[in-house]
Amino acid sequence: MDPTTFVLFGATGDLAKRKIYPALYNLFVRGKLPQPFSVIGLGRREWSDEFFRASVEQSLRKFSRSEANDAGLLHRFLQAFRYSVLDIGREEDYRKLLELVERREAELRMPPNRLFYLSVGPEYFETIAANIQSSGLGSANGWKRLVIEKPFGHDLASARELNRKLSESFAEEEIYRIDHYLGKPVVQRLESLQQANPVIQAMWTNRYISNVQITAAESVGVEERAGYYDHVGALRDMFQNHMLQLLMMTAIHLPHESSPEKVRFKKKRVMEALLPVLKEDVRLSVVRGQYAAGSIGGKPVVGYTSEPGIAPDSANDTFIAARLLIENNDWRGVPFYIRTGKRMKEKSTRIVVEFKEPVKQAATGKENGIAPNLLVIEIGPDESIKLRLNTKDAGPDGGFKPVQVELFESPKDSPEAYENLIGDALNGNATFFAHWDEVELSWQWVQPVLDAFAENLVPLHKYEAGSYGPAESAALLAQDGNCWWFDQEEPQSKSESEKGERYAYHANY
Ligand SMILES: NC(=O)C1=CN([C@@H]2O[C@H](COP(=O)(O)OP(=O)(O)OC[C@H]3O[C@@H](n4cnc5c(N)ncnc54)[C@H](OP(=O)(O)O)[C@@H]3O)[C@@H](O)[C@H]2O)C=CC1
Ligand SMILES: O=C1O[C@H](COP(=O)(O)O)[C@@H](O)[C@H](O)[C@H]1O
Repeated sequence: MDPTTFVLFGATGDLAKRKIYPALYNLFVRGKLPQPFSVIGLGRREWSDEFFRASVEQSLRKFSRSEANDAGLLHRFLQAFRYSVLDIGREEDYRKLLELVERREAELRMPPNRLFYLSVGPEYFETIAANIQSSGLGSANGWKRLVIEKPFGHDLASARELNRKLSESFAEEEIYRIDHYLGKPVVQRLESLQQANPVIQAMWTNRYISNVQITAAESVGVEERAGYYDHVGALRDMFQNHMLQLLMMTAIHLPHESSPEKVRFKKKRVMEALLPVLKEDVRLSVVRGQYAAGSIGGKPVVGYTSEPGIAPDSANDTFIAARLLIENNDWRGVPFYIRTGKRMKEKSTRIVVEFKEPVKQAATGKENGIAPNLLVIEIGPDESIKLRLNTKDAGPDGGFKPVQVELFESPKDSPEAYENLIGDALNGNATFFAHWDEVELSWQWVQPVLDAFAENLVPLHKYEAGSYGPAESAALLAQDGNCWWFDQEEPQSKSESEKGERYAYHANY
């Protein structure tokens, strides 16, 4: 790994404390930081180097998974940290920054490889990128990389404009767009799941797969982010980025030998094949919801419009469910159902691949207990990949029962998403960052949905906090004869007898 200067805009902010410093420390503890390594933190606050280091140390004690009480280790880690006051709009501050960066590079005898991490609001991205270029920070004789946080644009037009501006200062291969779902350990394993298992690879088509369900349910509400969330909603906050990335990662087919370029090319192909939805038809395949009062874990919680900072008449979406279709030879006819929402029954991010049921038809006689084979990919908070198969009890009257094959269970110290992603960015590996093509194609799919919401063409369904979302979400799948797996409520599709079977299967789970 090349010696690197890590220039952090927003070093005094929440994300830096909660995610970035713990990730850097974990990388350091695992011996995965480059040597030498220099960190320059930036913010408007008039902090000294010592105050900055104390603040980083405090955040490690609070948020790091690695023990931060080895004084020697901590001291060596913090040695790398310097702070400089910088107002994003003030050009002279960038010149001062350049002097500091160069001084540290000389002290540490390191080449000018610079990673600029923008942990600030998106309204600052363009200005920072332009100032990096004009100040000379970005034109030294080493590499430069720009890591940016979401959101990338507010809609298709603003995303395109932002990309145009950034590309005046950074080439596409220098831009690392963070989508922290791509850093989650299980998501990073999807690639090798196919590559290492020809059986799964062979079955990864519409010939064997009935439908795919991608859920990111959260039990938290809007928390302290009313100002941000009420302008964004579940569609922009989760669906346009994380959920569509999960769809791409699930739908790609990878050759045995894959490279970052191949992965991204295949993801782009998936997005290009996604059947566009017309604004007038959005309501047929998209369900929009907003939580009402209810209870979570036995405690009463208020509805969205009673949350502090939310307008009492807000029509913002806190829940989305959608059916998407991929028009290519591999996936034609296989619905991909996606749902995400706040204040749902439990925190759970998972992908369920439901296989078709030829097995069921082939099994003669008793069908009692038979359920479709499933591949269940738990992304968080549990991390595992399990394949559910059916087996038959011995003896003439034996019924079928599900068994599960564990393909992956996360080790206790599996790295956190930010650790994976920052490590990759330092290594120059862009596989798990969102390429502009993917971002643009995602916004392209989402734009008619945004338009339909804005024109109120899609009803806003209230759902009780602590539920699995509005009933219309289950009805969306029921139209195709499907139901969401692992919801504890009774599935609302298929015949009564099949419901019974599925219920039994859930109970056995
Ligand atoms: N917090 C989170 O969990 C997540 C955040 N994000 C994204 O990360 C980014 C940062 O979020 P977060 O840390 O929560 O935000 P905060 O509001 O906590 O921090 C903002 C940071 O930006 C700095 N800043 C703001 N204005 C200026 C300015 N004019 N000049 C210099 N520095 C400035 C602040 O420094 P100072 O006050 O010292 O000037 C502060 O360090 C946002 O884009 C957010 O959307 C993404 C995912 C999750
Ligand atoms: O990006 C975001 O993600 C979180 C959920 O992330 P997870 O890793 O806990 O699943 C979400 O709460 C937040 O609203 C959104 O901005």
